[in-house]
Amino acid sequence: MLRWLTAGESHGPALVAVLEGLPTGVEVSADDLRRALARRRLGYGRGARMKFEQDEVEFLGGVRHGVTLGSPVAVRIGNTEWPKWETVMSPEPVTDAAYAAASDVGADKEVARNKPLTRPRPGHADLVGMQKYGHADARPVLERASARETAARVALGEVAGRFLEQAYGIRLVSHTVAIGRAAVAHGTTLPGPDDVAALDADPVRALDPTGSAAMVAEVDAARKDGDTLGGVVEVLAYDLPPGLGSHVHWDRKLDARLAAALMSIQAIKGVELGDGFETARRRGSEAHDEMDLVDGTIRRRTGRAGGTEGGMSTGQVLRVRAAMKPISTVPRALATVDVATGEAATAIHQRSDVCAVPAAGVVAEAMVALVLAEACLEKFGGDSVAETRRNMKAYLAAIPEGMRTW
Ligand SMILES: Cc1cc2nc3c(=O)[nH]c(=O)nc-3n(C[C@H](O)[C@H](O)[C@H](O)COP(=O)(O)O)c2cc1C
Ligand SMILES: C=C(O[C@@H]1CC(C(=O)O)=C[C@@H](OP(=O)(O)O)[C@H]1O)C(=O)O
Repeated sequence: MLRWLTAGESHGPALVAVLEGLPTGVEVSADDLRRALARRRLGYGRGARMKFEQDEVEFLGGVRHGVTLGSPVAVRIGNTEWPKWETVMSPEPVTDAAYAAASDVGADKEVARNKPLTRPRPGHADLVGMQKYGHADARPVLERASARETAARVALGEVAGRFLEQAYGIRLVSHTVAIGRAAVAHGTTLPGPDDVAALDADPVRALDPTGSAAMVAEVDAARKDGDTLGGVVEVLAYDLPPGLGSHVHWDRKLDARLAAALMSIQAIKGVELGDGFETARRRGSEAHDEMDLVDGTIRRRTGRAGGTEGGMSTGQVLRVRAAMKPISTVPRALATVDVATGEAATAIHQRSDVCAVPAAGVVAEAMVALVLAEACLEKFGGDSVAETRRNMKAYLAAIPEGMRTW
């Protein structure tokens, strides 16, 4: 069983993450993680913090000389902003005088770090978190709700991705499909795993130059108007074996597990497999992936279902999309209530991203990698990369020839 957990606040000393259940023999280094984390900071529309934040990453356990040991993999990602937050976010008690002195307002801030945040942002976790946990200040809520936490997910997702590739030859890629109303052209060729560098070099992580330029213009227009944007990202996984997940129970279905994992990402409000909602508008004769026997192999004519049938991978390209809502820290501040005074107010606005859709694609890729790694280990087991690979090969070899899709 693969399990994982993250901890840490956005402006705390560090994020930590633990991945347990990974076999021995996965080659992975802190540099691999650094590169993955750098990809998450990319994307046109990100805010000031991404320019100066350095992800200080190190393994604390589970890896020796660049290879996993089979023990829990533990990662620490230091927040380089910590010195500015040492008092306000101190794990140790601080004196009132020290707290009052920590009032430095950075050039990019309109709210002093030590001031209680009492004007909850519509769309963020502020108000409900205060109600639920009994806080008079939104700080303890937003610190953990913040998508800073996704850095920890990306670090673990990179480890999972290395495992998938080395054990089974599975490779992933993610890209941006739309930002606001701008989108890549319908029918644009799907990116493959060899396109990752080209995608990362594009300001919004798209391969279609016209669509990319339109998305950049959309971000510029929103920024000019003091507004924010969401969009749609897509993750593709290549060379999956058939049969990951299961049709037998709701929590074993691969599509359900992917949807939950993607929906758990901050600001993701919709998930679709393959053609998803578009499929609902089609007739059955145009909705499914018809099969032919070609040279002894069953081939599906299309990939409309996105690579799952009955909650199991079909062995085709897995294709899943996630819809991100616009950032809720809107510069043209939204109406709210100051819960300290009971008066009408405008919502907290500190520095913020205008659009984080390209980064969300990298996070979505990490989440898909973690779900697939878990599903592969559930199906094939094994305590080393060599053993689990052997198990997968034996499973594939046992599928009768007339039933093979490869
Ligand atoms: C990569 C990424 C960056 C984000 N950056 C911001 C941001 O700068 N400001 C903000 O208000 N929300 C940002 N969000 C979204 C919030 O974290 C999210 O809306 C909030 O935690 C409430 O959760 P919910 O939208 O899922 O309900 C970001 C989300 C992601 C995935
Ligand atoms: C720090 C990250 O994203 C943050 C996510 C976020 C939010 O509310 O989700 C708010 C912003 O944080 P801050 O208020 O400190 O500028 C983003 O920068 C990150 O992605 O590493």
